[in-house]
Amino acid sequence: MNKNADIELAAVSKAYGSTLAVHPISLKIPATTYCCLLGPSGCGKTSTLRMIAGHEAATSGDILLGDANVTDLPPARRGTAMMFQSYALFPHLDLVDNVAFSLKMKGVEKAARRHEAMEMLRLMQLEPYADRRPAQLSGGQQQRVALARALITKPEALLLDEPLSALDPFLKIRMRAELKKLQASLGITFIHVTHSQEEAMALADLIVVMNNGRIEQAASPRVVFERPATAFVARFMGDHNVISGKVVEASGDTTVIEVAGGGRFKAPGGTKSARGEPLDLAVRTDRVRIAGAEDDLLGFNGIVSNVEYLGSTVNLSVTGAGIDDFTIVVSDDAYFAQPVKIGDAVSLSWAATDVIVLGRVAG
Ligand SMILES: Nc1ncnc2c1ncn2[C@@H]1O[C@H](COP(=O)(O)OP(=O)(O)OP(=O)(O)O)[C@@H](O)[C@H]1O
Repeated sequence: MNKNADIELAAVSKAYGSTLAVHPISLKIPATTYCCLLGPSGCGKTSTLRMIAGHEAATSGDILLGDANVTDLPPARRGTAMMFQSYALFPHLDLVDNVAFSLKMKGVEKAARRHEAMEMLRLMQLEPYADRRPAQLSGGQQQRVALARALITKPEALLLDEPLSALDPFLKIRMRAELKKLQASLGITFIHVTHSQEEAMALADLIVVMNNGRIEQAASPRVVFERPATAFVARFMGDHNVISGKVVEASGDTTVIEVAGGGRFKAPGGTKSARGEPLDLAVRTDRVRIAGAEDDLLGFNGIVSNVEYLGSTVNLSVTGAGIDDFTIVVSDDAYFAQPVKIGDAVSLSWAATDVIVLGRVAG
């Protein structure tokens, strides 16, 4: 594989019997990117990762690493290495032999492979434990052994399947920072499967949000959060209210949708949606204010259905015409300056520029 090669999926799909786990997806991951494949259980992210690794054959499409078409190459000849969720360490081998294992398979002689394994253990700050077995290590240390074992082949891309899921919450955050540092210092592509939006936001240069075997959006964390492409992305990333309705007015500069309960919501014009078509809008929970109806603001009137005090912020749930559970996050200062309680009538408003018009994924 070429040094610092881009990875490209061209209409890659995966079927298990009659189940289409991954619809034809196309994606370009530029060299040296930290990419997170993000989505709920069963959305096809592990299948996608395993196809890139070569542990699963693609049903159709091509996988390119740089100029090379690797679709039919075995895992060891792709220039990628995979770190498994369970770490898959050999319990009866010490750390040096665990890390040196792939070099042994390649026929590298013992002294040379042990030397390289020690180098990798040093990189992972595991040198003092070199003659221990995996069971004599903490979860975080086992993970670093698994990383060392994957990196000893000097891959151009490291593929990680839920690498942090076995760790407790505190260690998860520490190892997350270590992964990011490691990727930056190695200067290679990482593709990391996770179902945690927080993990993806913290780590990724490129987040690929998957749902039902399709890519809903592939963009930087900031774009995915600030401009979610679809209702699924807005809901999955959290901190957004999604309002679904039918277009009742579609003039040049304004679009109005009506939700099932009769409430009407305004969106900027130019949405390309015609009257009668379904349309989803999103508004961030922290962009909504409790206010009187000001002219340039949009919003609705509702009843407070829940108040959650969370310390620095307060979450309010509001129910309105056809809107069951609209969430507002206000700072504690703002809340206590103008407190509300369950059952109060409130008028909610937000700026027109804070309305995000959501698209739909074909299929
Ligand atoms: N070997 C298999 N045989 C049959 N179906 C499979 C197989 N592996 C995965 N699937 C199905 O393909 C779909 C996608 O699975 P995949 O493991 O890629 O999803 P995922 O997003 O990684 O989920 P998770 O987070 O639970 O691991 C699921 O519906 C799953 O049941």
